[in-house]
Amino acid sequence: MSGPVLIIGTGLLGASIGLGLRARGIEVLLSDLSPSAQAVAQDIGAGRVLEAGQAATPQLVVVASPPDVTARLVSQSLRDYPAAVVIDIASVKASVLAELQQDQSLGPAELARYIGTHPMAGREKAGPVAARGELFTSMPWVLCPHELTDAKALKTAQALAIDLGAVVSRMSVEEHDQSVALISHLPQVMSSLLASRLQDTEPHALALAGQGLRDVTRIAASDPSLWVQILGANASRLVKILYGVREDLNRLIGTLEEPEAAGARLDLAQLMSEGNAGQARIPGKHGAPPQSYAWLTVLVDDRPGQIAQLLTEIGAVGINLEDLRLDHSSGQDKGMVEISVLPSRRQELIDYLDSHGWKVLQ
Ligand SMILES: NC(=O)c1ccc[n+]([C@@H]2O[C@H](COP(=O)([O-])OP(=O)(O)OC[C@H]3O[C@@H](n4cnc5c(N)ncnc54)[C@H](O)[C@@H]3O)[C@@H](O)[C@H]2O)c1
Ligand SMILES: O=C(O)C(=O)C[C@]1(C(=O)O)C=C[C@@H](O)C=C1
Repeated sequence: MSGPVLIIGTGLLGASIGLGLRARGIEVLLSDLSPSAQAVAQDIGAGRVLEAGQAATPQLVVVASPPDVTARLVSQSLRDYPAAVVIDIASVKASVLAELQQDQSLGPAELARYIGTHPMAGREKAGPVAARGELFTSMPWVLCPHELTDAKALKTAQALAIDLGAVVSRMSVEEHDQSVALISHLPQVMSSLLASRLQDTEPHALALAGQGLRDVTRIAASDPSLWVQILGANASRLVKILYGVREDLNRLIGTLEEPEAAGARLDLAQLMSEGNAGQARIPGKHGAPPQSYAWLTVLVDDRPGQIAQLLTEIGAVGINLEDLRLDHSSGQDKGMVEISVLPSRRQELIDYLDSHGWKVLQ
Protein backbone atom coordinates (compact mmCIF):
# COMPACT_ATOMS: atom_id res chain seq x y z
CA MET A 1 0.00 0.00 0.00
CA SER A 2 1.06 3.63 -0.32
CA GLY A 3 0.94 6.39 2.29
CA PRO A 4 0.57 8.61 4.01
CA VAL A 5 -1.12 6.63 6.77
CA LEU A 6 -2.37 8.61 9.78
CA ILE A 7 -2.41 6.67 13.05
CA ILE A 8 -4.63 8.09 15.79
CA GLY A 9 -3.70 6.55 19.15
CA THR A 10 0.00 5.72 19.25
CA GLY A 11 0.08 3.18 22.09
CA LEU A 12 1.09 -0.48 21.79
CA LEU A 13 -0.98 -1.23 18.69
CA GLY A 14 -0.78 2.13 16.93
CA ALA A 15 2.99 2.40 17.32
CA SER A 16 3.44 -1.26 16.26
CA ILE A 17 1.51 -0.55 13.04
CA GLY A 18 3.62 2.59 12.53
CA LEU A 19 6.88 0.66 13.00
CA GLY A 20 5.75 -2.07 10.60
CA LEU A 21 4.75 0.46 7.93
CA ARG A 22 7.92 2.55 8.32
CA ALA A 23 10.00 -0.64 7.89
CA ARG A 24 8.31 -0.95 4.50
CA GLY A 25 9.10 2.67 3.61
CA ILE A 26 5.52 3.96 3.96
CA GLU A 27 5.01 7.52 5.26
CA VAL A 28 3.30 7.51 8.67
CA LEU A 29 1.78 10.42 10.59
CA LEU A 30 1.10 10.07 14.31
CA SER A 31 -1.49 11.66 16.57
CA ASP A 32 -2.35 10.92 20.21
CA LEU A 33 -4.21 12.66 22.98
CA SER A 34 -1.11 12.15 25.08
CA PRO A 35 1.83 14.30 23.89
CA SER A 36 4.29 11.88 25.45
CA ALA A 37 2.76 8.81 23.73
CA GLN A 38 3.08 10.45 20.32
CA ALA A 39 6.60 11.75 21.06
CA VAL A 40 7.78 8.29 22.17
CA ALA A 41 6.17 6.70 19.11
CA GLN A 42 8.06 9.17 16.91
CA ASP A 43 11.32 8.55 18.80
CA ILE A 44 11.17 4.79 18.29
CA GLY A 45 10.68 5.32 14.54
CA ALA A 46 6.93 4.68 14.19
CA GLY A 47 6.36 7.84 12.09
CA ARG A 48 6.22 11.63 12.34
CA VAL A 49 3.98 13.54 14.75
CA LEU A 50 1.17 15.44 13.03
CA GLU A 51 1.04 18.67 14.99
CA ALA A 52 -2.39 20.08 15.93
CA GLY A 53 -3.75 22.24 13.11
CA GLN A 54 -1.25 20.85 10.57
CA ALA A 55 -2.88 19.84 7.26
CA ALA A 56 -2.65 16.26 6.04
CA THR A 57 -4.15 14.17 3.24
CA PRO A 58 -3.81 10.58 4.43
CA GLN A 59 -4.78 7.74 2.15
CA LEU A 60 -5.69 5.73 5.23
CA VAL A 61 -6.54 6.67 8.83
CA VAL A 62 -6.04 3.93 11.45
CA VAL A 63 -7.85 4.61 14.72
CA ALA A 64 -5.91 2.70 17.39
CA SER A 65 -7.39 4.27 20.51
CA PRO A 66 -9.15 2.51 23.42
CA PRO A 67 -12.53 1.04 22.37
CA ASP A 68 -14.73 3.57 24.23
CA VAL A 69 -13.55 6.54 22.14
CA THR A 70 -13.04 4.63 18.90
CA ALA A 71 -16.39 5.37 17.21
CA ARG A 72 -16.06 9.08 18.04
CA LEU A 73 -12.55 9.23 16.53
CA VAL A 74 -13.62 7.26 13.44
CA SER A 75 -16.54 9.64 12.93
CA GLN A 76 -14.29 12.69 13.30
CA SER A 77 -11.74 11.21 10.89
CA LEU A 78 -14.37 10.43 8.24
CA ARG A 79 -15.36 14.11 8.37
CA ASP A 80 -11.81 15.54 8.63
CA TYR A 81 -10.34 13.45 5.79
CA PRO A 82 -13.02 13.14 3.08
CA ALA A 83 -10.76 11.25 0.67
CA ALA A 84 -9.40 8.74 3.17
CA VAL A 85 -10.37 5.21 4.06
CA VAL A 86 -10.83 4.99 7.84
CA ILE A 87 -10.38 1.81 9.84
CA ASP A 88 -10.27 0.97 13.53
CA ILE A 89 -8.58 -1.93 15.27
CA ALA A 90 -10.60 -2.10 18.49
CA SER A 91 -10.99 -5.54 20.10
CA VAL A 92 -14.80 -5.35 19.94
CA LYS A 93 -16.62 -4.59 16.72
CA ALA A 94 -20.45 -4.58 17.07
CA SER A 95 -20.59 -1.71 19.60
CA VAL A 96 -18.31 0.51 17.47
CA LEU A 97 -20.37 -0.08 14.31
CA ALA A 98 -23.66 0.47 16.16
CA GLU A 99 -22.43 3.83 17.48
CA LEU A 100 -21.34 4.91 13.99
CA GLN A 101 -24.66 3.83 12.45
CA GLN A 102 -26.49 6.04 14.96
CA ASP A 103 -24.20 9.00 14.34
CA GLN A 104 -26.33 11.73 12.70
CA SER A 105 -23.28 13.53 11.33
CA LEU A 106 -22.44 10.61 9.02
CA GLY A 107 -24.22 9.76 5.77
CA PRO A 108 -23.89 6.61 3.61
CA ALA A 109 -21.01 8.15 1.61
CA GLU A 110 -18.96 8.60 4.79
CA LEU A 111 -19.82 5.18 6.21
CA ALA A 112 -18.80 3.56 2.91
CA ARG A 113 -15.19 4.61 3.61
CA TYR A 114 -15.16 2.89 7.01
CA ILE A 115 -14.35 -0.69 7.86
CA GLY A 116 -13.85 -2.22 11.30
CA THR A 117 -10.87 -4.55 11.68
CA HIS A 118 -9.13 -6.45 14.47
CA PRO A 119 -5.57 -7.74 14.48
CA MET A 120 -5.45 -10.82 16.71
CA ALA A 121 -2.02 -9.89 17.96
CA GLY A 122 -1.01 -7.97 21.01
CA ARG A 123 0.84 -8.03 24.26
CA GLU A 124 0.06 -7.81 27.94
CA LYS A 125 1.75 -4.40 27.99
CA ALA A 126 0.41 -0.99 26.94
CA GLY A 127 2.03 2.10 25.43
CA PRO A 128 4.42 2.74 22.54
CA VAL A 129 7.48 1.54 24.45
CA ALA A 130 6.14 -2.02 24.19
CA ALA A 131 5.50 -1.68 20.41
CA ARG A 132 6.98 -4.19 17.94
CA GLY A 133 6.95 -3.78 14.14
CA GLU A 134 6.78 -7.56 13.70
CA LEU A 135 3.81 -7.97 16.06
CA PHE A 136 1.45 -8.93 13.23
CA THR A 137 3.65 -11.37 11.32
CA SER A 138 1.70 -14.59 10.65
CA MET A 139 -1.07 -13.53 13.05
CA PRO A 140 -4.77 -13.37 12.12
CA TRP A 141 -6.27 -10.00 11.21
CA VAL A 142 -10.06 -9.94 10.90
CA LEU A 143 -11.85 -7.53 8.54
CA CYS A 144 -15.51 -6.81 9.35
CA PRO A 145 -17.08 -5.02 6.39
CA HIS A 146 -20.61 -3.71 7.02
CA GLU A 147 -23.34 -3.40 4.40
CA LEU A 148 -22.15 0.02 3.17
CA THR A 149 -18.37 -0.63 3.14
CA ASP A 150 -17.09 0.04 -0.40
CA ALA A 151 -14.54 -2.00 -2.35
CA LYS A 152 -11.78 0.58 -1.90
CA ALA A 153 -12.07 0.53 1.89
CA LEU A 154 -12.00 -3.26 1.95
CA LYS A 155 -9.00 -3.40 -0.38
CA THR A 156 -7.06 -0.77 1.58
CA ALA A 157 -7.63 -2.50 4.93
CA GLN A 158 -6.62 -5.80 3.38
CA ALA A 159 -3.45 -4.26 1.92
CA LEU A 160 -2.48 -2.86 5.33
CA ALA A 161 -2.88 -6.24 7.06
CA ILE A 162 -1.03 -8.11 4.31
CA ASP A 163 1.81 -5.55 4.24
CA LEU A 164 2.25 -6.07 7.97
CA GLY A 165 2.54 -9.83 7.40
CA ALA A 166 -0.84 -10.79 8.86
CA VAL A 167 -3.20 -13.55 7.71
CA VAL A 168 -6.48 -11.92 6.69
CA SER A 169 -9.97 -13.28 7.31
CA ARG A 170 -13.43 -11.77 6.97
CA MET A 171 -16.43 -11.88 9.32
CA SER A 172 -19.52 -9.91 10.25
CA VAL A 173 -19.23 -7.86 13.46
CA GLU A 174 -21.60 -10.32 15.17
CA GLU A 175 -19.60 -13.36 14.16
CA HIS A 176 -16.42 -11.58 15.23
CA ASP A 177 -17.65 -10.63 18.70
CA GLN A 178 -19.08 -14.10 19.23
CA SER A 179 -15.75 -15.67 18.23
CA VAL A 180 -13.50 -13.45 20.34
CA ALA A 181 -15.70 -13.96 23.42
CA LEU A 182 -14.36 -17.53 23.45
CA ILE A 183 -10.99 -17.15 21.70
CA SER A 184 -9.74 -13.99 23.45
CA HIS A 185 -12.02 -12.74 26.24
CA LEU A 186 -12.54 -16.04 28.08
CA PRO A 187 -8.74 -16.71 28.18
CA GLN A 188 -8.23 -13.22 29.64
CA VAL A 189 -10.76 -13.65 32.46
CA MET A 190 -9.61 -17.20 33.25
CA SER A 191 -6.01 -16.01 33.42
CA SER A 192 -6.96 -13.07 35.67
CA LEU A 193 -9.09 -15.28 37.94
CA LEU A 194 -6.26 -17.75 38.31
CA ALA A 195 -3.56 -15.14 38.93
CA SER A 196 -5.75 -13.36 41.48
CA ARG A 197 -5.49 -16.56 43.63
CA LEU A 198 -1.77 -15.79 43.99
CA GLN A 199 -2.20 -12.45 45.74
CA ASP A 200 -1.70 -13.76 49.26
CA THR A 201 0.49 -16.74 48.45
CA GLU A 202 3.63 -17.13 50.57
CA PRO A 203 6.88 -16.31 48.71
CA HIS A 204 8.29 -19.80 49.38
CA ALA A 205 5.34 -21.34 47.54
CA LEU A 206 5.58 -18.83 44.68
CA ALA A 207 9.27 -19.69 44.31
CA LEU A 208 8.13 -23.08 42.96
CA ALA A 209 6.50 -21.41 39.95
CA GLY A 210 7.36 -23.36 36.83
CA GLN A 211 6.41 -22.93 33.20
CA GLY A 212 2.83 -24.14 33.68
CA LEU A 213 1.84 -21.22 35.87
CA ARG A 214 3.68 -18.75 33.64
CA ASP A 215 1.97 -20.12 30.50
CA VAL A 216 -1.51 -19.54 31.86
CA THR A 217 -0.94 -16.21 33.65
CA ARG A 218 1.03 -14.10 31.13
CA ILE A 219 -2.03 -12.16 30.04
CA ALA A 220 -3.13 -11.58 33.65
CA ALA A 221 -0.63 -8.69 33.48
CA SER A 222 -2.82 -6.93 30.83
CA ASP A 223 -4.01 -3.35 31.17
CA PRO A 224 -7.16 -3.21 33.40
CA SER A 225 -8.52 -0.02 31.84
CA LEU A 226 -8.49 -1.57 28.35
CA TRP A 227 -10.08 -4.83 29.51
CA VAL A 228 -12.85 -3.10 31.47
CA GLN A 229 -13.94 -1.67 28.13
CA ILE A 230 -13.54 -4.89 26.14
CA LEU A 231 -15.36 -7.10 28.66
CA GLY A 232 -18.10 -4.52 29.17
CA ALA A 233 -18.75 -4.25 25.42
CA ASN A 234 -18.88 -8.03 24.91
CA ALA A 235 -20.50 -9.00 28.23
CA SER A 236 -23.66 -10.62 26.84
CA ARG A 237 -21.67 -13.03 24.65
CA LEU A 238 -19.03 -13.82 27.26
CA VAL A 239 -21.49 -14.48 30.05
CA LYS A 240 -23.12 -17.35 28.10
CA ILE A 241 -19.73 -19.06 27.84
CA LEU A 242 -19.10 -18.47 31.55
CA TYR A 243 -22.36 -20.26 32.44
CA GLY A 244 -20.86 -23.35 30.77
CA VAL A 245 -17.58 -22.89 32.64
CA ARG A 246 -19.54 -22.58 35.90
CA GLU A 247 -21.29 -25.88 35.20
CA ASP A 248 -18.00 -27.64 34.47
CA LEU A 249 -16.44 -26.14 37.59
CA ASN A 250 -19.35 -27.30 39.76
CA ARG A 251 -19.01 -30.79 38.34
CA LEU A 252 -15.25 -30.81 38.99
CA ILE A 253 -15.72 -29.60 42.56
CA GLY A 254 -18.28 -32.35 43.16
CA THR A 255 -15.88 -34.97 41.83
CA LEU A 256 -12.94 -33.70 43.88
CA GLU A 257 -15.01 -33.59 47.06
CA GLU A 258 -15.35 -37.37 46.79
CA PRO A 259 -12.31 -38.50 44.83
CA GLU A 260 -12.73 -42.14 45.88
CA ALA A 261 -16.36 -42.36 44.76
CA ALA A 262 -17.28 -44.67 41.91
CA GLY A 263 -16.72 -42.91 38.58
CA ALA A 264 -14.67 -40.07 40.06
CA ARG A 265 -11.46 -41.03 38.27
CA LEU A 266 -13.30 -41.51 35.02
CA ASP A 267 -14.73 -38.00 35.42
CA LEU A 268 -11.25 -36.54 35.94
CA ALA A 269 -9.87 -38.46 32.96
CA GLN A 270 -12.73 -37.14 30.86
CA LEU A 271 -12.01 -33.56 31.92
CA MET A 272 -8.37 -33.94 30.92
CA SER A 273 -9.20 -35.62 27.60
CA GLU A 274 -11.73 -32.94 26.73
CA GLY A 275 -9.01 -30.38 27.38
CA ASN A 276 -6.59 -32.34 25.22
CA ALA A 277 -9.14 -32.43 22.40
CA GLY A 278 -9.79 -28.68 22.55
CA GLN A 279 -6.10 -27.79 22.76
CA ALA A 280 -5.30 -29.98 19.74
CA ARG A 281 -7.75 -27.95 17.65
CA ILE A 282 -5.84 -24.66 18.04
CA PRO A 283 -4.22 -24.00 14.67
CA GLY A 284 -0.50 -23.50 14.25
CA LYS A 285 1.26 -20.77 12.26
CA HIS A 286 -0.65 -19.29 9.27
CA GLY A 287 -3.87 -20.99 10.33
CA ALA A 288 -2.34 -24.34 9.30
CA PRO A 289 -3.17 -27.50 11.26
CA PRO A 290 -1.20 -27.68 14.50
CA GLN A 291 2.31 -28.95 13.96
CA SER A 292 4.01 -30.58 16.87
CA TYR A 293 7.57 -29.45 17.40
CA ALA A 294 10.30 -31.02 19.42
CA TRP A 295 11.69 -29.11 22.36
CA LEU A 296 15.13 -29.06 23.90
CA THR A 297 16.57 -26.93 26.67
CA VAL A 298 20.00 -25.31 26.62
CA LEU A 299 21.57 -24.05 29.83
CA VAL A 300 23.34 -20.70 29.38
CA ASP A 301 25.36 -18.51 31.71
CA ASP A 302 23.41 -15.47 32.83
CA ARG A 303 25.68 -12.94 31.12
CA PRO A 304 25.28 -10.63 28.12
CA GLY A 305 25.70 -12.08 24.63
CA GLN A 306 25.11 -15.76 25.53
CA ILE A 307 21.70 -16.08 23.92
CA ALA A 308 22.75 -14.12 20.84
CA GLN A 309 25.73 -16.48 20.42
CA LEU A 310 23.51 -19.54 20.82
CA LEU A 311 21.05 -18.29 18.20
CA THR A 312 23.85 -17.43 15.79
CA GLU A 313 25.24 -20.96 16.09
CA ILE A 314 21.81 -22.53 15.52
CA GLY A 315 21.38 -20.31 12.45
CA ALA A 316 24.78 -21.40 11.18
CA VAL A 317 23.71 -25.10 11.09
CA GLY A 318 20.69 -24.04 9.03
CA ILE A 319 18.04 -25.24 11.50
CA ASN A 320 14.90 -23.17 11.66
CA LEU A 321 13.88 -22.10 15.16
CA GLU A 322 10.11 -22.54 15.47
CA ASP A 323 9.77 -21.11 18.97
CA LEU A 324 11.86 -19.97 21.89
CA ARG A 325 11.23 -19.45 25.61
CA LEU A 326 13.51 -18.12 28.29
CA ASP A 327 13.52 -19.01 31.94
CA HIS A 328 15.80 -18.68 34.91
CA SER A 329 16.48 -21.57 37.26
CA SER A 330 15.66 -20.10 40.68
CA GLY A 331 18.61 -19.28 42.86
CA GLN A 332 21.22 -19.86 40.13
CA ASP A 333 22.99 -17.53 37.75
CA LYS A 334 21.95 -19.74 34.83
CA GLY A 335 19.35 -19.19 32.17
CA MET A 336 17.38 -21.92 30.45
CA VAL A 337 16.66 -21.42 26.78
CA GLU A 338 13.89 -23.69 25.54
CA ILE A 339 14.00 -24.14 21.81
CA SER A 340 11.55 -25.87 19.51
CA VAL A 341 12.51 -27.24 16.11
CA LEU A 342 11.08 -29.72 13.63
CA PRO A 343 11.25 -33.17 15.28
CA SER A 344 13.41 -34.48 12.39
CA ARG A 345 16.16 -31.92 13.20
CA ARG A 346 16.21 -32.24 17.00
CA GLN A 347 18.91 -34.90 17.41
CA GLU A 348 21.12 -33.18 14.83
CA LEU A 349 20.88 -29.93 16.79
CA ILE A 350 21.59 -31.63 20.12
CA ASP A 351 24.69 -33.32 18.65
CA TYR A 352 25.90 -30.05 17.18
CA LEU A 353 25.38 -28.02 20.38
CA ASP A 354 26.97 -30.77 22.51
CA SER A 355 30.04 -30.84 20.33
CA HIS A 356 30.32 -27.05 20.49
CA GLY A 357 30.44 -26.85 24.27
CA TRP A 358 26.76 -26.06 25.04
CA LYS A 359 25.03 -27.84 27.91
CA VAL A 360 21.85 -29.39 26.52
CA LEU A 361 19.20 -30.73 28.89
CA GLN A 362 17.00 -33.26 27.09
N1 LIG B 1 -3.37 -4.64 23.50
C1 LIG B 1 -3.67 -5.61 22.66
O1 LIG B 1 -3.19 -6.72 22.82
C2 LIG B 1 -4.61 -5.32 21.52
C3 LIG B 1 -4.64 -6.22 20.43
C4 LIG B 1 -5.49 -5.93 19.36
C5 LIG B 1 -6.29 -4.79 19.37
N2 LIG B 1 -6.23 -3.96 20.44
C6 LIG B 1 -7.05 -2.75 20.40
O2 LIG B 1 -6.19 -1.68 20.01
C7 LIG B 1 -6.59 -0.48 20.61
C8 LIG B 1 -5.41 0.17 21.31
O3 LIG B 1 -4.93 -0.70 22.30
P1 LIG B 1 -3.43 -0.58 22.85
O4 LIG B 1 -3.14 -1.88 23.51
O5 LIG B 1 -2.56 -0.04 21.80
O6 LIG B 1 -3.65 0.51 23.99
P2 LIG B 1 -2.61 1.62 24.54
O7 LIG B 1 -3.14 2.06 25.85
O8 LIG B 1 -1.22 1.10 24.46
O9 LIG B 1 -2.77 2.81 23.48
C9 LIG B 1 -3.93 3.56 23.31
C10 LIG B 1 -3.51 4.98 22.96
O10 LIG B 1 -4.66 5.73 22.59
C11 LIG B 1 -4.50 7.04 23.08
N3 LIG B 1 -5.79 7.73 23.17
C12 LIG B 1 -6.75 7.61 24.11
N4 LIG B 1 -7.76 8.43 23.85
C13 LIG B 1 -7.44 9.09 22.71
C14 LIG B 1 -8.08 10.11 21.96
N5 LIG B 1 -9.27 10.57 22.28
N6 LIG B 1 -7.43 10.59 20.85
C15 LIG B 1 -6.21 10.11 20.50
N7 LIG B 1 -5.56 9.18 21.19
C16 LIG B 1 -6.17 8.66 22.28
C17 LIG B 1 -3.82 6.85 24.44
O11 LIG B 1 -3.20 8.04 24.87
C18 LIG B 1 -2.84 5.72 24.12
O12 LIG B 1 -1.58 6.22 23.72
C19 LIG B 1 -7.74 -0.82 21.55
O13 LIG B 1 -8.96 -0.49 20.94
C20 LIG B 1 -7.63 -2.31 21.73
O14 LIG B 1 -8.89 -2.90 21.97
C21 LIG B 1 -5.40 -4.17 21.51
O1 LIG C 1 -1.10 -11.95 23.33
C1 LIG C 1 -1.67 -11.14 24.05
O2 LIG C 1 -1.08 -10.55 24.93
C2 LIG C 1 -3.08 -10.84 23.82
O3 LIG C 1 -3.78 -10.76 24.75
C3 LIG C 1 -3.56 -10.61 22.48
C4 LIG C 1 -5.04 -10.64 22.21
C5 LIG C 1 -5.53 -12.10 22.19
O4 LIG C 1 -4.96 -12.88 21.42
O5 LIG C 1 -6.46 -12.44 22.89
C6 LIG C 1 -5.80 -9.85 23.18
C7 LIG C 1 -6.71 -8.92 22.86
C8 LIG C 1 -6.76 -8.35 21.54
O6 LIG C 1 -7.97 -7.85 21.19
C9 LIG C 1 -6.15 -9.19 20.53
C10 LIG C 1 -5.21 -10.10 20.85
